[in-house]
Amino acid sequence: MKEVVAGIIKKNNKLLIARRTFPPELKGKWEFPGGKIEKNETPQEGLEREIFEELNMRVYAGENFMSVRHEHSRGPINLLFYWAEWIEGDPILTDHDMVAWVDIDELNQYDFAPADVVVVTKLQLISE
Ligand SMILES: Nc1nc2c([nH]c(=O)n2[C@H]2C[C@H](O)[C@@H](COP(=O)(O)OP(=O)(O)OP(=O)(O)O)O2)c(=O)[nH]1
Repeated sequence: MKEVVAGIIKKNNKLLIARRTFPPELKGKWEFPGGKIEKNETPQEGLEREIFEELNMRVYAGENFMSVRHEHSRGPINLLFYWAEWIEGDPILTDHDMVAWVDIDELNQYDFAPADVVVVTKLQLISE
């Protein structure tokens, strides 16, 4: 099964979210940035690499927050959400068309990818 790692990236109590431009069914949906884990890399290594490739930003990947199995049109994927700490760099957009640093209680104002809705709900529960 395809394994994808996504980062809940923190900087000064704000979290980074990004808006997708592809595929068509996810265009315009917000997500926690990340990407596919390659062979021979840990989820944390994959996350640090993807964030640098996609956003030109350095992060330190920490603990697992939760995992979500999702049926995509192109087959099942396992999404691994990890906490991460921002280290350096302002995001430079390559794959996304917008990013935002938001408070946890603002997350529900954004239209997230279907697989991420449960993650937003859990984040809001733990922050109460
Ligand atoms: N990164 C990320 N992907 C997500 C999230 N929610 C969600 O359904 N996805 C899906 C969308 C894609 O089908 C898949 C991730 O693929 P991707 O396109 O971001 O990964 P990638 O950069 O490695 O892909 P590629 O184009 O290089 O093959 O996971 C999320 O919060 N973050």
